Amino acid sequence: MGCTPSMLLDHKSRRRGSSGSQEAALAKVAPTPVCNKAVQAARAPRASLESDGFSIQLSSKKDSYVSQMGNNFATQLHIKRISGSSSGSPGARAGRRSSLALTPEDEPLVEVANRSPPPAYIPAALLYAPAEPLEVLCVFPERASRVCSAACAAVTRAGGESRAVRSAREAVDSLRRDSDLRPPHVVVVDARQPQILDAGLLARAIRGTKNTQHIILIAVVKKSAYLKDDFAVLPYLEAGYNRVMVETVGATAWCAEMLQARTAASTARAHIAAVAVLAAAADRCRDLVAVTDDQQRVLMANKSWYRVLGWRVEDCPRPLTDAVAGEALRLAASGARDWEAPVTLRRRAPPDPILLPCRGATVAVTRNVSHVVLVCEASTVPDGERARGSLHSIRRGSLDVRSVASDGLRRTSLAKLQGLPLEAPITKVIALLAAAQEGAPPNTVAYIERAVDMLRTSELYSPQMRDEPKMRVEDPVATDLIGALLSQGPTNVLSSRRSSNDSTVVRSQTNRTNIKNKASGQLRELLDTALSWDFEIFRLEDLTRGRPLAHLGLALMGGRFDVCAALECDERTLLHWLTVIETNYHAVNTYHNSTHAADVLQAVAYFLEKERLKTLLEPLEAAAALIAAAAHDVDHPGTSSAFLCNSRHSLAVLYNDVSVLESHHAALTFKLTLNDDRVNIFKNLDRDTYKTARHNVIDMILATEMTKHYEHLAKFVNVFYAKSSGSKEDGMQADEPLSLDTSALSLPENVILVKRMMIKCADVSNASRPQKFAFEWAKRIAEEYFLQTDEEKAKDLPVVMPMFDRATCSIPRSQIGFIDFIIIDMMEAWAAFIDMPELVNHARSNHSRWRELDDAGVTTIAEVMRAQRLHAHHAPHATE
Ligand SMILES: Nc1ncnc2c1ncn2[C@@H]1O[C@@H]2COP(=O)(O)O[C@H]2[C@H]1O
Repeated sequence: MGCTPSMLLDHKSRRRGSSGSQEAALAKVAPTPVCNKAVQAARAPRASLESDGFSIQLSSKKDSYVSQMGNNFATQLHIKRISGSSSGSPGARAGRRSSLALTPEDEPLVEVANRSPPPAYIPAALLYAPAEPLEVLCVFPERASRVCSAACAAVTRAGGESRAVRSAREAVDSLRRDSDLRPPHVVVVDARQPQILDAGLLARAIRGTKNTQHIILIAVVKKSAYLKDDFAVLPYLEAGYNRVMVETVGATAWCAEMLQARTAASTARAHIAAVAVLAAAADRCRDLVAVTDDQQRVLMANKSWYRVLGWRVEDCPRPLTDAVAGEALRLAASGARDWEAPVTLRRRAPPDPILLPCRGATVAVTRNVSHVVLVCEASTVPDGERARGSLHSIRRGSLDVRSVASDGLRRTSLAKLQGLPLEAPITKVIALLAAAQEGAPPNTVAYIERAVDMLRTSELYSPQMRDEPKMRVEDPVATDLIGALLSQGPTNVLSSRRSSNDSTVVRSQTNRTNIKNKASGQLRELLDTALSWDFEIFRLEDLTRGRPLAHLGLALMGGRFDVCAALECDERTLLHWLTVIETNYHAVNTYHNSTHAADVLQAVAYFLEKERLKTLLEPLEAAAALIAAAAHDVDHPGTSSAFLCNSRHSLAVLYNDVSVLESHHAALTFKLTLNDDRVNIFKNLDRDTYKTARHNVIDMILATEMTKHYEHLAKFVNVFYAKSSGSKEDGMQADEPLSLDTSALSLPENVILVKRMMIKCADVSNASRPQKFAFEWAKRIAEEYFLQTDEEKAKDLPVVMPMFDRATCSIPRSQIGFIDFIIIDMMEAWAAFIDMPELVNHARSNHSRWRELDDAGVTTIAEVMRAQRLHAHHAPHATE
């Protein structure tokens, strides 16, 4: 957003510096009428502009000026004065001569007319702040501070709530955490012991934190320090405190202080909200709007301003006297209240300026002018400039240089980047959209603008709840589950159940037996059905005594898919590899064990048999997919990434809380493989082939990360599906039928999307399996979630999914949510792609059964199992 109201609020106190006294600090929360003026000025009667590129005529009700410009712009300029001057402003006397007059004949044209000046206040109706109970944060290093207790007691008496923290860090953390949800109205800081708590530093940190402008900061100081020095309060005010209070435990004093603070905070909040609203209005205005201070430094400019001039908010030089020049500024400086005059605006690049008619107004809340509003009508910007302006700003906008801290540095790196022959696809997309805007009808322009705004964010694939009621996750169990699956962040510990270090290659070697030869008749019979969708995975688990992966892996990878040929390795190495990988799955996990790995392997193998994939993927790619499936959860601790982060597990530390588990699964897969030649299935591959195989395996394992679920799904759907009907009026609906379009498969980068989608669907295919399998998996994952919750409670860690408490959780509801929000869309897209309708059919039929159970009041695992047994008894085929 172009407007930043904080610039307006902070500017004065910054400018006044250390001599600003209490006024300086209070200016931060003082009402600011500037944006009000911006909106007013934007609404002023329209001036007309006729331009042939060299001449501009602007007329208002009674007066007009004509500007004749050569290539160096102003060769001749006629200006008629049209506005009154501020009586209090010494430089704004009527009849003042314009310094822009270029010929003697021009001079008399500058005069003052009497137009009612714009109001220098925020309309009272805008000063609205909803009533809220007082929230106070106390920062007192001493645990049993009596002053702190007195302050907290006063808050309670005033009907509010208080929290106490003991350090500056805790205070800032708490404000950052709560800044959007429950920012306090008042923060009381113990400033009596500077050696323990630097109150000045804390105030600056608080003021630098988002959404804290309205907070009333109170410093509690020692009486002795206060009495010694008449100006003792100044450093506190300059640091950002609003009030300084002498230490007291008196209930009356604190009560009075809290009531005053509450009033001040809600007034400040109302003013800030009003300013923000007006800034938002200016920002959405098509005309170019800028606000300067009385020194002509631009404090704020709206999006249109930046778009035409090519400056982005963060690149825009402040002060901007460089980018703005002309009579308009001189009139502004003179203190004229309301005027029209040309302004020269310098674009960022190319640096040639454009001259536009400008309406201006000054705001003087007290005697002195504090702000100047400049408005140039969008319609007066020549077409070419508008197009150029928008393209420039957009191009620049797509460069990711925001992280560079200093202005100078940022500009240097921008210049460097612009010199490089680089352009991201998103830059091209945004440029194309900008071009499409030109001459488009207004509502199309508005849609494109919305789309471009969305494209500019770096969170393109972060899911956001749609507004439609059907998309709202209203069930708390489903909310818990989906929230935990999709959000990355502090999580998961390698529980005491097992650590990643106790599973080693050595164990796998001691277990080296020729499984193939040992396979019983039953097992062989079962493995013969390994390529059917109702493969009896749990029977395999039983028959192999918890070693399904090695058996199934050998049957599928060694048999049907001949991975050994693709990797040029022998079957023995493959068996060793499968054994080592399987050993490194935790048998104690109820869900994330080697049976899950075998199940995902089986699903991938099943998908690979589909015609579309058979023709699409090379043998090496198929081999990589099977390897990734077998190893994708290796050494899974049975707890989520969030749990590892929350418990500060070494893996979370190693991977910086980002994709912790998936990074570990991928890294460990290669570590185990490369550690031992007898296990190394890649050992005979040449460097490039190994690189390709490794890249494929890693990419597919990382794709199983659920926080990226919507990203992978959206990319797949965007590439392989086209909207088959015209889009709805607002172009934002998602319910139009999609038709498969596989022409994009010719591009290798799109084949990657297919492979990711394949392993993702396999990973959660349990919900699309026949009912008896789906229900067993649901039971297992729920049990694992419950164990995590138990452990979190036992270790006093944040509970990632509080609804997954074995005493209260509804299994049917969790499954309904999982199918609704994760499974159905994905399986529909994948099922159509590989022509496998049963994926969707099973998911839907499982959904109906879960719904029946929910309707019947079934919640716990035991109840589900009981109900299913009865169901199977009465309708033996229904559960298959
Ligand atoms: N039937 C299910 N019900 C709820 N969550 C599931 C189900 N199947 C898979 N999941 C979750 O989806 C996640 C996919 O990635 P993971 O295997 O790491 O962990 C899996 C579980 O957390």
